[in-house]
Amino acid sequence: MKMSLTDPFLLTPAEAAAADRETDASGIPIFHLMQQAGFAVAAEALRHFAQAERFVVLCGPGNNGGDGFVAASALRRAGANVSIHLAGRPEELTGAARLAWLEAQTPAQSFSSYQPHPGDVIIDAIFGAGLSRDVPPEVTDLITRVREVGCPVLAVDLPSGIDGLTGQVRGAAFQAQRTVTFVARKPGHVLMPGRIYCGEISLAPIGMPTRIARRHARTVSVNDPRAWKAAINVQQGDTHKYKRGHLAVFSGGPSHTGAARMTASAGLCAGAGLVTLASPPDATLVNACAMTAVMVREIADLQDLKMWWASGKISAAVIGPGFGVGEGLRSYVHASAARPMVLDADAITAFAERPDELFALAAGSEPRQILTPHEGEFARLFPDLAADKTIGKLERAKRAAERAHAVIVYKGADTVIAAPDGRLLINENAPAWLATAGSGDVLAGIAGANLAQGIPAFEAAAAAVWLHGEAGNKAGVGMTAEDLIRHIPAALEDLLSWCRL
Ligand SMILES: NC(=O)C1=CN([C@@H]2O[C@H](COP(=O)(O)OP(=O)(O)OC[C@H]3O[C@@H](n4cnc5c(N)ncnc54)[C@H](OP(=O)(O)O)[C@@H]3O)[C@@H](O)[C@H]2O)[C@H](O)CC1
Ligand SMILES: [K+]
Repeated sequence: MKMSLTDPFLLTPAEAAAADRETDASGIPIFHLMQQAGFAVAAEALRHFAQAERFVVLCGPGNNGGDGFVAASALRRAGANVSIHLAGRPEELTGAARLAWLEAQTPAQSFSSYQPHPGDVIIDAIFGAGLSRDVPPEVTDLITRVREVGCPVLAVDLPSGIDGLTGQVRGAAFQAQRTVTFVARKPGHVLMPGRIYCGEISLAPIGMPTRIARRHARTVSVNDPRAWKAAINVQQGDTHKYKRGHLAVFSGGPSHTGAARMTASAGLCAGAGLVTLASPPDATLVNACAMTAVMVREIADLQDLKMWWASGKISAAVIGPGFGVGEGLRSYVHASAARPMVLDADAITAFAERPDELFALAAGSEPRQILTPHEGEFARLFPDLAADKTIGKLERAKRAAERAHAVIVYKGADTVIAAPDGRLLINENAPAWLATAGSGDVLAGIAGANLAQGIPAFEAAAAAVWLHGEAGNKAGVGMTAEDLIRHIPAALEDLLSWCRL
């Protein structure tokens, strides 16, 4: 089991800047933090780039550049061949960066004069958390020249050009082999495509008191069990199956039953006490032949459905996988609106023309619904948010959750889980091979099982996303959705280990 014991909290660039200021005010000067940051970069460079014939330190106009000056001095003292190239003129430097420059006592050359050579290792200290717009043309040129020669890049805090809040490329960005960041990662290290541009990330503490850093980390965390394990009921051996809830999964017609069956099987493996596949009459036989532990029940129409809910025997439902888009689906969602429910796939598309109708159903109560859109489905339900290029995935997910009064699982390699009250998590344990046919159906089933067990919607969704990723890692490359389902119990074992910590 891969268990990261580093803090899961992330600092947005604005939060990091506020934490710096508070640390400075508490008597630990920013220049001191900068020195620690620069030393950490130099150590990383010497450790991982022993082959370097020359370290070329590219320094920007702010504190990221300041870290670069400190690193350059430390590398020189270690006997390395170092050259420094600077954006603008040294006299324009201010604050801690100016002090670092004065201490480096070294000539600096311009960006335009740098010609990359094989054997150079680039230390990218141009822009970090303070990047506020697209990189200027001279930096774009530099990035292109370095890429053409193929010099390895060690990024300071973030690869220049990657937005620390959104993970988006602002015009152009260095593709780093490694990135050293400080105190805590930023969302841009975890969100795509920033995560890819960072390469291998290491974290240097640099002497900021953890209590200060934590106090400022208010926006978002990484999705690991520490964020929600308190809401998970660790199963006791004597738990009766009825106490673990009864999950209903709605099947599509006779030629579209596979997806819902996958969802139902995943729900059972993920810990729902009972799972029933609610089947239209013409698909009942197909479903009954294919299922054993999952029960099958005929639900012919809306009346049947209402009576089933009224019986009080169902704890939660999943609707959408393979159901078929149309009025039938919408009427089932209306009839189930007061219940804990996962709306996946077709259930999202069915409301594409009338999203407000869906959002109104959930208004004014504790969030009970989990919506699981991938990129395309998100754009169908929230076209304005998807089209707004001024905001990133975190902000999109947050606004969508507020609007829908529901928990949003905005899927992707960097799935974001958002609650209407503003809570946000970014998932990072999903392997690339998890993006396979049926994978989303499995996720919906796990989330449904969590809801059926009485876990609140946000925690149910976040735990499902994490378990899904964990099961994918265990199933390994080349897995199918069926393999994924088989590995859910082992993922639950991991979760129990976290809960015992
Ligand atoms: N606690 C910590 O983590 C510490 C981190 N440190 C390092 O400090 C940087 C953040 O420093 P900051 O000065 O806030 O920001 P940057 O150096 O990244 O960049 C700001 C300067 O760059 C200019 N800028 C921004 N975007 C562009 C652009 N697209 N084109 C041109 N110029 C740009 C900006 O100019 P403005 O006009 O916008 O003001 C600034 O001049 C962090 O990443 C760490 O590396 C500290 O060393 C200590 C603690
Ligand atoms: K950088």
